[in-house]
Amino acid sequence: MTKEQIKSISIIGLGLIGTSLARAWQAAFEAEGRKLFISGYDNNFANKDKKEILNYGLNRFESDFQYLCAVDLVVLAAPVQENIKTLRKIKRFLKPKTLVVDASSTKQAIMDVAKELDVRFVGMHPIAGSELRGYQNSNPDLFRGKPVAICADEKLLKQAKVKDFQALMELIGAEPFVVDAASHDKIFAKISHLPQLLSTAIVNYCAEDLDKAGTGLQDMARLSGSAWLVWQDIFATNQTEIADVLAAFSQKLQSLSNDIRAGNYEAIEQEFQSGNENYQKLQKRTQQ
Ligand SMILES: O=C(O)C(=O)C[C@]1(C(=O)O)C=C[C@@H](O)C=C1
Repeated sequence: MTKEQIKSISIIGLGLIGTSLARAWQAAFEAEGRKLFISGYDNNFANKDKKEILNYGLNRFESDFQYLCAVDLVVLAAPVQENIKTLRKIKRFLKPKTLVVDASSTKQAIMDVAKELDVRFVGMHPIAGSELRGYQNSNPDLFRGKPVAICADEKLLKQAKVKDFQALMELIGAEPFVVDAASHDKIFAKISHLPQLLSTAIVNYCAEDLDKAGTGLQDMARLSGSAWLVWQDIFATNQTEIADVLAAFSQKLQSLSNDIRAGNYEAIEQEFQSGNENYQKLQKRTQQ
């Protein structure tokens, strides 16, 4: 294990994800009696937030990027297009040995920019979140038992510092898996971006009768509380994959509609049986 490679971290974007990472790492290091220095930056912070954030795992709030030359790891934890802009801005402050990672939900667009800028970069996507936002809702256990996608070429994955970063994610209970950026964006269009859009669409489709709704709709609707600020960037950086998945899914809806209209209950029963089995698998995965 090469844990000593990373002793100072800077997190740019101090919302739910960035702050949850800071709190989780601080708690894990403290439990092991090790020291970790975490600084952070957020261009949306008022003076009161800059003070308050020091109670949320941060050792120091920074007001510019000068300090980045002194840290081992930089984490970009804002919405993806913001992260891309930040990457371009911070490039001149980074030392060649500095490792930069992001925590965005799409990987190809930011990985392309990192390559163009020749930054030592690992794309990360923790499959963890909440419909709630802001550092006030951060949770040091957010990543426990959750998968985390890691995108980097094989050469980089062998480097001690990159291994150390993966160990840092494991330290806070996350379960890293390696995937290439294109496959990542295709898979997550289906298993993350589609559910978000369906949740939003269903709550709007049912808007007139929400006063009569029970927990069934409530369960489907949780993601409709998600922040547009985050999701507009996801849609803008994964347009084709998401549009393709929506088109394929609408065919599935059309076929269900046809089966119901025709009274083709065998087909629907088959769908239910698969649904029951797949739900059990998902439960096992998410309740580990
Ligand atoms: O459960 C939530 O509120 C989420 O944010 C979920 C979810 C997901 O699809 O699993 C959504 C997007 C993020 O990139 C990671 C997690």
